[in-house]
Order: sequence, then structure tokens, then C-alpha cells
Amino acid sequence: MANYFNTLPLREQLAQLAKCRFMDSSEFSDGVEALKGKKIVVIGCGAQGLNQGLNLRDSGLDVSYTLRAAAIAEKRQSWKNATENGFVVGTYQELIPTADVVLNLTPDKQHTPVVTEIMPLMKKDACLSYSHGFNIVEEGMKIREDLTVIMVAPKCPGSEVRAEYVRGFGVPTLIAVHEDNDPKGEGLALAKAYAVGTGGHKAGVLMSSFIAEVKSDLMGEQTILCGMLQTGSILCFDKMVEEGIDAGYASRLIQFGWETVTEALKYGGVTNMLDRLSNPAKIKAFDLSEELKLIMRPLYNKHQDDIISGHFSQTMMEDWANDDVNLLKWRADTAETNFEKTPAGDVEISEQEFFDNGILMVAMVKAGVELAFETMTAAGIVADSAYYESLHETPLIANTIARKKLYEMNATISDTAEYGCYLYNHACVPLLADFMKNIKTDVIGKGLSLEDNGVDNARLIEVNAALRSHPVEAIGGVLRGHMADMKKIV
Ligand SMILES: NC(=O)C1=CN([C@@H]2O[C@H](COP(=O)(O)OP(=O)(O)OC[C@H]3O[C@@H](n4cnc5c(N)ncnc54)[C@H](OP(=O)(O)O)[C@@H]3O)[C@@H](O)[C@H]2O)C=CC1
Ligand SMILES: CC(=O)[C@](C)(O)C(=O)O
Ligand SMILES: [Mg+2]
Ligand SMILES: [Mg+2]
Repeated sequence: MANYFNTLPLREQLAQLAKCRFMDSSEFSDGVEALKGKKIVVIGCGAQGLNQGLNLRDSGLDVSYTLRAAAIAEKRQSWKNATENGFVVGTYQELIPTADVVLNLTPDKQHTPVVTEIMPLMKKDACLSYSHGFNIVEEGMKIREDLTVIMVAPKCPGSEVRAEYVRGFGVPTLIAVHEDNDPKGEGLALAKAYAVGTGGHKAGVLMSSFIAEVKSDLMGEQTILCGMLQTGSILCFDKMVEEGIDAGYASRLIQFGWETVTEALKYGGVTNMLDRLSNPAKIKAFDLSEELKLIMRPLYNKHQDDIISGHFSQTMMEDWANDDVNLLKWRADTAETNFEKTPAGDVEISEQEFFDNGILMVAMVKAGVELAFETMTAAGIVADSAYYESLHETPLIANTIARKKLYEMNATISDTAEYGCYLYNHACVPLLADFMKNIKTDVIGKGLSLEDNGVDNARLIEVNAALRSHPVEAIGGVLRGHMADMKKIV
């Protein structure tokens, strides 16, 4: 097999990268009808598998799980996830031949062996679904011609796919039909019904392509979503402790600070997040973010270039072939960081204090969101998709850090995302070394202790105009306008 994207002529590559249409709510008026009465069999009951299955069942659909024999025999966590939630669990031989739709929600590393094993068991004219385009695009997996192949990709960690559904909302979702596998022309109807079943239609659905999804998803997860939050957590914690801030306070400020400041992002974009600061702090955060963008832009460009060329995928697949040696070492190294090893202190931090004492965190989020958005759109990803992948998903990732720090984030995101996050972190920590030397507690840990909050009018007007004029704010205002059902978390 060869990287499917790299086999295409440039014109087709650009056309596929640009596939992205915001779907009107009226396009989902049939609800889950196209899946009613169909047997949906999920392979894998992990982060996405369990949470998507719970949503689909609550939406009135027939969902069961097929797990590899060892998972059933050893009653592994995936078996517990499914059985403790009352789902039917069976072997491939028992359930796959009866399936109308098979959801492949196993780790990307396993897709080729899993699909190779289950394809012969799938009945004629059935449908195979993915939640990430890696196997089709980066590995070039070929699927039996009679099978319909679709993708329904939540722009969100598995746990929040469920949490937002339970709150009566949903998460932005990309859907796609693989052009090589839509023999009966029913792929779109199935993908739309699936998106309704997970609640995605309440947040926003983009009609996209496997290529557009994979080239944007890898970029978002490696940089702003996971990489920046990991790097920011480690750098900000170590800086605060170095400057004499109580370690328990520093740990709490970070563990719950990302969630708090990015909740403002979710509701009102970068503008609202910075508007939560005093005028002097806003200007300080703006200046820090501009400095960060200058330093980090080459790194964001490198990540996007390596994703587009297939170099990233090749590097990760070499680690797959080497029994995930790097992934497992980097995971163990993360657990040994001071931030991870320091429990959040039993200290009260008000919602506003997270902003006032976390100016640098606000600056890092602003820089990461804007850089990721700018880099994706420069690579041909449409603004709507870049918005979901850079801005909207950041608070959903931050929710996982609030639960159990970087451990929870890295355990909840896919192994693919985790691998890319570590690559970014290894490059970004040294890249920001000089920048961090000039950081003091006025921007992380203590806040600006100013007698007077006065600022220069011209400078404030300039900063406010710059915030509001960034293209991520324009598309964000439109897309958030469609999120009437969004619920407060913090
Ligand atoms: N995690 C996330 O938030 C997101 C993930 N995705 C995509 O969703 C898909 C699933 O990812 P994710 O939910 O993170 O995966 P997880 O690692 O959370 O779960 C994987 C599941 O697959 C099972 N599994 C592992 N290896 C095999 C195998 N060889 N054969 C059969 N089953 C296997 C595991 O159970 P057991 O080992 O017990 O058999 C487990 O139930 C991926 O394509 C990912 O890119 C998309 C968006 C977000
Ligand atoms: C959660 C999500 O959207 C990621 C980061 O893309 C993933 O886990 O692969
Ligand atoms: Mg993603
Ligand atoms: Mg991903």
C-alpha cells in the first residue's frame, strides 16, 4: 500500500484539501432514519467506541460491540466498557456477518490488520465507517468494491463526545464519503444519520473529505490542542516553582486554568478570552502572544509540512513497527514531569484569578490557536474546518487536563494524537527556552500588581482591533452562531 494522498496530482490534492462545506441544519431533517433498523456493530470499545456507541444507542439505534477474542477472554477494559453499559458483545465471526454498518474505532495503528481481518466477514453491500482518515489516506487501504466507506469524525476527545451529548449539545463533526467506495450512493445519508446519532449536528457538521480531515486533524492535535497545552503546562509550572510560587498553587492554576480560560474562548473566541483580562494584562498577553507566534511559527509550519508530505506518518509508522518504543518512552517521561507529579494544592482560585494570574497561559492559547489556524488555512484547509480544529476543540481538550492532568489528556486522545503531541513538546520546550528566561510571576502565578490600571488609548485601540480582525474571529462568530444549544461547563 502507498500513501493515497501522494498518488494524486496536485490539482486533486488541493481540491480534496479544500473539501469542506458547512451543512445547514435542514440537511439533517431525516434524523437517524437512514440507520433505523440497521445493525451497527462497533469494533473497539475505547475512547471513541464507547462514547459514540452510548450516544447512538440513546438516539434509538441498534448498537453492539465486537471485540478481538483476547479482549473477551481476558475480560479487558474494553469488554467491561461494553458489558457494564449493557451492550451485546460478540466475536468478529458472531457479529460482523450480521452487520449493516461496521464502525472501525480501533487505534489507527491497528486499522490495516483489523480491516483486513473483518472485511471477508462483512456481508455484501455493507458499510464500513472510520472516525479518522489515516488508514485510507496515509496508508492507502483498499476496501472491497461493494462496501460503502464513510467517515464521521468528531472534532473532540471521546469523553467529551459523550459529555456534550448528555448536556444536550454535541461536538463539531466532519463527515465524508470515500469516493472510491460509494457503490449505491447511500454513503452521505448514512454519514448524516450517524452524525445526528452522535449529536454532532447540534454543534455543526462539515461535509468534508478523508484527506481534508486527516491533514487538519493531525495538525490541530500535534500543535495547539495537545502539544501546546502539554508544553505550556510543563513550562509554566516549572517557571512558577523556580520563582518561588507554592507548587500546589502552581499545579492547580495550570490543571484547572486551561479549562477556565479556554471556556471563554469557546463562547466568544480569542477576543472574549482576552477581554476577560484587565487592560494592562490584555496588552501584556497580546505582546507575549505576538512574541510566541514569531518564535513558534517555523515549528507550526514544519508540523504542517511533515503532515502534508507524509513524513510524519512515516515516522510514526516506523515506531509502530518498533513496538511503539518512542511512544511508550515519551509517555513514561511525561509522567515524571514535576507538573504531573505535583497534586493540585487545596487552595481556592476564583474564576477571574485564573485569568489574572495566568496571563502567559492566555497568551499561549492565543498564539497556538492563531498559528494553527493560519498554518492550516495556508495549506488549503478551509476556515470552518480550521476553526473547529484549532479554536473550538481546545477547551474540550482542556477539560481532560482538568480531570487528571496530562495523563488524562494523553489517555483520552488517540495514540496518533499522543505521538504527535510529544514530537511537538520535544521541539517546543527548547525553542521557548530563551523566551521563558524573561518570564516572571507577573504573567504567571501572581499577576500584574499595578496601582493604576491605566493604559495608552492608542495602544489599547490597536490591540482590540488586532484581536477582532483575526480571520479566526470572523469564521468563529458565524459558526458559534449555529451553536444555540451550547452549554456552560465552567
Ligand atoms: N481518542 C479520540 O478522542 C479520537 C479518536 N479518533 C479516532 O478514533 C479511532 C479510535 O481511537 P480511540 O477511541 O482513541 O482508540 P482507543 O485506543 O481508545 O480504543 C481502541 C479500542 O480498540 C481495541 N483494540 C486495540 N487493538 C485492537 C486490535 N488489534 N484489534 C481489535 N481491537 C483492538 C481496544 O480494545 P482491546 O485492546 O481491549 O481489544 C479498544 O477498545 C482512531 O481512528 C482515532 O484516530 C478520532 C477522534 C478523536
Ligand atoms: C481528540 C481528537 O480530536 C484528536 C486529538 O484528534 C485525537 O484524539 O486523535
Ligand atoms: Mg481530532
Ligand atoms: Mg486525531
